[in-house]
Amino acid sequence: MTSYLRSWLSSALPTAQPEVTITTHDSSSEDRDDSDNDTVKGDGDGDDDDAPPAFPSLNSAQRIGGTNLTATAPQPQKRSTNGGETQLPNVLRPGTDAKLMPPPPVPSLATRKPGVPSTSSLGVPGSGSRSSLGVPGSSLMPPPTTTKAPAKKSRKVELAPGYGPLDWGNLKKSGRDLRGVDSLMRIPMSVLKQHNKKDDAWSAFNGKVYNITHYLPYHPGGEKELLRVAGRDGTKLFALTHAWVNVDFMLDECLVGFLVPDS
Ligand code: HEM
Repeated sequence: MTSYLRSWLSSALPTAQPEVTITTHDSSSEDRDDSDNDTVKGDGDGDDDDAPPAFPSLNSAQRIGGTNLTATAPQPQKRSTNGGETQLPNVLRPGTDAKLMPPPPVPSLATRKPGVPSTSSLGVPGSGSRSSLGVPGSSLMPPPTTTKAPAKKSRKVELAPGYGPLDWGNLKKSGRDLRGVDSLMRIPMSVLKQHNKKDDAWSAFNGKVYNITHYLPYHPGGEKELLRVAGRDGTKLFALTHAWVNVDFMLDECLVGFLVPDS
């Protein structure tokens, strides 16, 4: 056997490889020394040929952290000499890790109801008290505002292609004359009333008079709604529908003057 392996190895390794040492064993010796890791085994009938590399590696931080370097090295093939007890890393040995945190208790999922947390197993503050936040059910439930349908249906209209909010912004920036007047004017109500047509619509909001003609097809509420205030003071109607809309910003390029009392 030994001579066969020696001839096989010498043919498999044609060039001289001085670092490889071929060791031979006395076939009668049952006492094999497996700790000789620095040489390639030549006896072929050993079990260590397929042994995995040491993990964690010998000089790694994991091993250095352990108390006994040799004891924590996993050597799965090696039998222990102390009474046949398998040598385990410290963390796996029973009784040695009293300082480790015990595993968390398994919550009894069977008794859980959807949306109702089990007392405090989730660690959510206030989850044990159902009315702690004044929300019926629990603090984990979505607020009722998101579970109910909106009270009012949107009255927004579908705008024609090319008439979206960005298009209006682009038109304002284009430099095109959207006012139709040369300079800002003092406008009495009698004058405002004359601009009440679709192709010539003025409207007053908070004392400022705007030419809304060009904005009509861009209005998300529709042309018809906006035309209701043509030739009128639209302040009240505007506030009733969408007080959050910034009319001064939206129509800044359409300002024609300021509403003044009739003389
Ligand atoms: C010229 C001034 C006005 C501007 C700049 C303007 C602008 C807007 C904007 C930006 C929206 C969309 C609001 C949103 O997305 O939340 C909107 C919606 C709407 N506007 Fe106006 N608006 C004006 C005047 C008016 C007036 C005077 C009326 C009523 C007569 C009106 C009726 C509506 C309606 C009904 C909607 C749909 C609201 C909804 O249900 O979502 N708007 N408007």
